Amino acid sequence: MTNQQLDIIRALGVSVTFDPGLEIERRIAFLSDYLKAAGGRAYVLGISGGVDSLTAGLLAQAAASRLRETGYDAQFLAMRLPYGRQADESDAQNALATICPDRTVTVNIKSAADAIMDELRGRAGGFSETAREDFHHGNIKARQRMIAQYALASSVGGLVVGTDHAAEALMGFFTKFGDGAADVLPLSGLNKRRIRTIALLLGAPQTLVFKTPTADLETNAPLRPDEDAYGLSYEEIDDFLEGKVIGRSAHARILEFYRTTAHKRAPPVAPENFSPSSRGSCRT
Ligand SMILES: Nc1ncnc2c1ncn2[C@@H]1O[C@H](COP(=O)(O)OP(=O)(O)OC[C@H]2O[C@@H]([n+]3cccc(C(=O)O)c3)[C@H](O)[C@@H]2O)[C@@H](O)[C@H]1O
Ligand SMILES: Nc1ncnc2c1ncn2[C@@H]1O[C@H](COP(=O)(O)OP(=O)(O)OP(=O)(O)O)[C@@H](O)[C@H]1O
Ligand SMILES: [Mg+2]
Repeated sequence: MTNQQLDIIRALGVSVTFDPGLEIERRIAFLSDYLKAAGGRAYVLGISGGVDSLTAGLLAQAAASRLRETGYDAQFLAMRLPYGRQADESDAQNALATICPDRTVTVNIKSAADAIMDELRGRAGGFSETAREDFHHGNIKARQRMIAQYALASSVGGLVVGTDHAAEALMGFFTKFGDGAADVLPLSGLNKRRIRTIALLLGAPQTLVFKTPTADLETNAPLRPDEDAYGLSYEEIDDFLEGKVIGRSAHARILEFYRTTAHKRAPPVAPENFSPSSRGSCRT
């Protein structure tokens, strides 16, 4: 393992050892302790049909149920946030059936996401010509989902649960202030492999646990695997995070993603936290 790899593993909070049972207990306790400390009454989380939101949802539902057993009024509110008709809707329904949320709220984000896109096309010169229009639209969808989750959370005295974890944080693979925004992060420090282990232990079905991860943001490439976008496999990313030696080009590629997405893991830059010697990058 290189020194740089070790520094990153530490910065992302990935533990050397992993006991799935203990991790589940620690994360449920974190969610319930924090909700009580904050005086909150609910957890709010979008359920996509992927393993991250399934696992975070199972942890949040367990935390809400446990709090109620102690006499504290808490609920888990799942949100379905499809953009029109979702290609893997049956997986999302299967995830909901696995979690059994206290309540499920469905909001179709298509009209809101398309309305912003249309306004931008009409008013921002050059926006419609860009070859990356579908990509920008994807980030708008992610941010639209977060608008819906925060609106619901504020109406019920709830906290928004995020699904960021070490593998996505490493790659900067989230929309800044979209799915990257949240109040609590119960999957923090886990790689994909460990999330899957936890999900299985919580009783999730194999079909959902081992489903191909997808951001599913681009209209022209539905269910595009994350691994296509990375040019790397989750096996390589997970091995890197567990301190294992991986192929040289995969190692270099991960370091490049980590470097160029540093701004996404940091608070907004201000005069107090900027030094001209620190190398910024406008690439992501
Ligand atoms: N050096 C710098 N210092 C401070 N800020 C900087 C910056 N460089 C760019 N920025 C800002 O950051 C913006 C780019 O970041 P951002 O808006 O996030 O956009 P970006 O990183 O370009 O795109 C998001 C990526 O995350 C993926 N994603 C999104 C959502 C969910 C999932 C998933 O797995 O489910 C994956 C998505 O497929 C895409 O590849 C720039 O437009 C600029 O405003
Ligand atoms: N269609 C959707 N409906 C509700 N929430 C969504 C939807 N798409 C994305 N989200 C939210 O955005 C988060 C980020 O998506 P991401 O793809 O990283 O996670 P996932 O779908 O749960 O798992 P995987 O990465 O394995 O696909 C999800 O965990 C979920 O909370
Ligand atoms: Mg997904």
